[in-house]
Amino acid sequence: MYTRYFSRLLSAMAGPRPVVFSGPSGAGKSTLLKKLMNEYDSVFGFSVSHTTRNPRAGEENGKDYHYVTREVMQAAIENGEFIESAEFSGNMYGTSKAAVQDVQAKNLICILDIDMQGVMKIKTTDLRALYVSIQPPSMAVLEKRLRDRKTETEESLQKRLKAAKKDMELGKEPGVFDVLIVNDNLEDAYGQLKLALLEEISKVKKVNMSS
Ligand SMILES: Nc1nc2c(ncn2[C@@H]2O[C@H](COP(=O)(O)OP(=O)(O)O)[C@@H](O)[C@H]2O)c(=O)[nH]1
Ligand SMILES: Nc1ncnc2c1ncn2[C@@H]1O[C@H](COP(=O)(O)OP(=O)(O)O)[C@@H](O)[C@H]1O
Repeated sequence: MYTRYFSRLLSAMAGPRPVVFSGPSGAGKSTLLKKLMNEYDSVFGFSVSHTTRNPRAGEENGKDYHYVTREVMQAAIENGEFIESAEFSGNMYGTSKAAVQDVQAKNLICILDIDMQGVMKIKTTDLRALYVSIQPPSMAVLEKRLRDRKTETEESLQKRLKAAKKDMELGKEPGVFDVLIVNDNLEDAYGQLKLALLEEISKVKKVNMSS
């Protein structure tokens, strides 16, 4: 009984578990995350990554990403400011320590949207994250969604599709992800996502209401 009490106490003290989202580019991670953050804005906080890619129409510096040059990012990594960083489709991406700390300081569930290299790195840290894989119904659907999104050149589209094939295989390996969601119908996928996070959401709501 005491063991259970102390383990609960310890986990409450450590704050809510971060949630790591991964899956092929175009699977619908941003779409699902935006829905989640809109509905539960006092529960979740987004870990704003750094990237060297150019902002897309509608993206905001400091909200979607911190847009930086390769030189600036490299220097910050060498200075020990990042938890993880990776090269994806010709650009650098990375999670700074500050990005996660900013969210955790507000006692919110920290959401990370990162590629498979990032997932493997975060698994070696003490972040105790919950890992959610968002997958498309098929490669054909993924390609259509990426083309319809109209954000990529033919070259970056091909790079994303190549990475997606690898991602989809790795994502299916047992033990990597706690939750796997196939984003076919958006509302169904969102329902599954909320169900998977229900316990963590209610924990945060309870703690934040009593403080
Ligand atoms: N390792 C790592 N991957 C990231 C990070 N931020 C974003 N990514 C991943 O980089 C990939 C490309 O992201 P982005 O350029 O926004 O394109 P999109 O996924 O097609 O919308 C996605 O798989 C993201 O999950 C990060 O901080 N670290
Ligand atoms: N369930 C869905 N059905 C149809 N289109 C979708 C669905 N989910 C996302 N999309 C669309 O597919 C494209 C890729 O989604 P996005 O959220 O940008 O993916 P990711 O963040 O994983 O790269 C977007 O244009 C988005 O509006």
